[in-house]
Amino acid sequence: MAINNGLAVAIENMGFRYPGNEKISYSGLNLNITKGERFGLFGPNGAGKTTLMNLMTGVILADSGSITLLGEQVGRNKKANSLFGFVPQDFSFYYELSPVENLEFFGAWAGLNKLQIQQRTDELLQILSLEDVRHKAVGKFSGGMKRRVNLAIGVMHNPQILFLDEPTVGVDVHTRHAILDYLQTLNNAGTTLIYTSHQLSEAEDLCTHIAFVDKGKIIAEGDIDDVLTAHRHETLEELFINLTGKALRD
Ligand SMILES: Nc1ncnc2c1ncn2[C@@H]1O[C@H](COP(=O)(O)OP(=O)(O)OP(=O)(O)O)[C@@H](O)[C@H]1O
Repeated sequence: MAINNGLAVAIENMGFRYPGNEKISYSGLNLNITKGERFGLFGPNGAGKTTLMNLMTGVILADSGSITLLGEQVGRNKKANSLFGFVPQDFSFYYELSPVENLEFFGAWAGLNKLQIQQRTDELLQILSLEDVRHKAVGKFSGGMKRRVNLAIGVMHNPQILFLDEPTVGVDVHTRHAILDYLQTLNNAGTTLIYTSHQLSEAEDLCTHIAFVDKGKIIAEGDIDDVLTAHRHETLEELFINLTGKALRD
């Protein structure tokens, strides 16, 4: 039974290691994300952000400890899977299909009926300015249009929690604004956002709460203004350099 403690995500004493890879290992990790937050996860290349997101969404399973979404244990749990949407860094759609066909496929996979799929498709294509290309193969789209299709798939079933792994990478200013405006609208309607990005000035505008990860550890965490004040920095970029140094990581 789900525990209603106001938390969208609760990670308790979590341990994880890729077999044969010593570079990244999480051990005894604790992290709480409260419902309604716009939460940003930051760190250098290879710090373990995508790994942590994959653990939070049950794409990979922790070796020990517990991860719950709105009180539901992640992993092989249909209830937990219905609570969240995931917009991965790598495009998750079928290139040869149109936006309509992709949304039909992923909507059905998420358990929506035909009418719900049709209504939600029309709504999302309009919000994300994809109506004119609704029947064209996605593989021929610009980078910005592909990112918007990727986002539409992640929110098709109106999830309560939305995970986004670098949702604005490689897009122009117009698409960046369209995506961020839509994320803000979703959050205003109650969706908890959990996002990674290397665009720290963008994150300053979007996020209410942040965590920095490095080498499998959370090295700073909390309300964005409180974290900046505590570390005596004005920007996330200054804080990032201060916490993680200047050496290249990859
Ligand atoms: N499936 C896997 N098997 C083994 N090692 C992996 C696997 N996926 C990632 N890693 C390793 O885990 C470490 C963390 O990778 P991860 O992708 O989580 O970092 P990241 O913080 O998201 O990086 P980036 O900012 O570059 O996207 C890296 O050393 C990576 O090579």
